Amino acid sequence: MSKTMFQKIWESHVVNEEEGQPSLMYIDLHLVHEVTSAQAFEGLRLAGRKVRRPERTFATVDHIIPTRNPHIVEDATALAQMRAIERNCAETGVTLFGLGDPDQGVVHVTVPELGLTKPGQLIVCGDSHTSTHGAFGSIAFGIGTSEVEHVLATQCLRQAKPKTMEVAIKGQLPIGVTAKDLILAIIGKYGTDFATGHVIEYRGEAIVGMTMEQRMTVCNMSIEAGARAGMIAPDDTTFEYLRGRQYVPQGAAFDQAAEQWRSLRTDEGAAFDARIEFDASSLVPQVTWGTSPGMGAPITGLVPNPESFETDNKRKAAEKAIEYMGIAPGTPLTEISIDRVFIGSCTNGRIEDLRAAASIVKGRKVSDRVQAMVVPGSTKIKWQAEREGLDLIFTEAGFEWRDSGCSMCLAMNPDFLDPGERCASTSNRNFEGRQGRGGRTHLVSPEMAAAAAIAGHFVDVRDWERSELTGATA
Ligand SMILES: CC(C)[C@H](C(=O)O)[C@@H](O)C(=O)O
Ligand code: SF4
Repeated sequence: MSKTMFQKIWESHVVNEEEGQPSLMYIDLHLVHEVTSAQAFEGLRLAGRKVRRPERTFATVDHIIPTRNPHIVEDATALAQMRAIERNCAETGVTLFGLGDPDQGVVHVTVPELGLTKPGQLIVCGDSHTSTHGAFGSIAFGIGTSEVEHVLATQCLRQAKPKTMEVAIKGQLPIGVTAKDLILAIIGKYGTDFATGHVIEYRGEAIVGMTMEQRMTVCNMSIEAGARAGMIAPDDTTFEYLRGRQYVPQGAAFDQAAEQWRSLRTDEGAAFDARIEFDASSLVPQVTWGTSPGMGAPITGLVPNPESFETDNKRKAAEKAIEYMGIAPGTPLTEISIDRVFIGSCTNGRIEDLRAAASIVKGRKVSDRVQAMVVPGSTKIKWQAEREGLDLIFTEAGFEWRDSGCSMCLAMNPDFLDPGERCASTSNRNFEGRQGRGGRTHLVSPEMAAAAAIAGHFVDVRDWERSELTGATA
């Protein structure tokens, strides 16, 4: 029988199944961060249990840390969370990519870079954007703290089997249009709940043509469509990205693994529970105008009139969002001025994102009205960018160049917006207060954020000239 990639991976991880019950699943890789793990470790300690497979568990600090050097954690709660994860990992033998470690970074950035994320795996983390790892052809989803405790104790998890959905992308992305624009536009068109209860498999030319960084951007935001996870079939692009990384098999063993990974792809004729189609070929760079990732429009468009929505609920939601955002219906998006720019996060804080932003910034200056910062997604990305001279491009233009962390993606650390401040952000959520109480977030691609930093308002980056960056690739 033909099977989807999801089915193949799911079935190979079932430990036990009983009629009408969630399946008991084996977890290959358990990722842990400081915000959602303390109680789980405490639960283990109280029950006198050990971490079942410390060698399959990896921890990071990313959410609460300051991105200015020296990293002085002043907030008492943050400090307690950091000390807790340090102690918990030291006591249980779990590897921690802590502050100052070369492998430190946002969990969904540094872990794939290390080669820990591999095709065919079942990966969990107490974090919703775990869906990012599905870009490698793995099933990867977020879990709650009590589940974190369960996985720590048993390396297994009870899970109801999700449904499958094919998101078929037709055509290629036009020049100047990015993976971020694609996923924002899909969520804009189909809503923030179209994939609820489903695991998405993204397919089609545009997806096959993407780099791993771009695929991770797409899968990262699956959760904003309500999906349990997002996946992309592993192919040569995946294998070339992984080859030689620290935690993958080396030499001939890698080629053998790659052959096996290749067989994970969805078989011809396999059935999905649901399917949507999206045409990428006429896509335009996107900007969100509201307080959900689905409230977006092409940069050539206007802030919508709430009256234009079909249902009462949508009209009310748009009204409320527009009021919070402090913008008037009918305003061209290019006339919205900004105060802050944040380039970073597990959506768009990777080396290619920084290169893309730098190609817009090079030789230009950040607008006087804007405070802009670049926060690499991992320490290694920071170093790589510095080897390529990207840091100088940014700092000469007036950007701040920070250390890696979640930073202004969410206001859990010293980087946040003041009330009323408006930010062009490359992150994934624009909820009320997400970047600080009263802060206003517009989600965009790294290129669009960079151009907005220079102009002081949103602009259509397709009109801008890019410089050729000739960074080393080592
Ligand atoms: C803090 C954490 C639990 C949260 C998540 O689950 O996604 C955060 O990473 C986020 O992006 O909102
Ligand atoms: S960068 Fe943002 S979305 Fe990603 S894990 Fe951190 S807080 Fe969550």
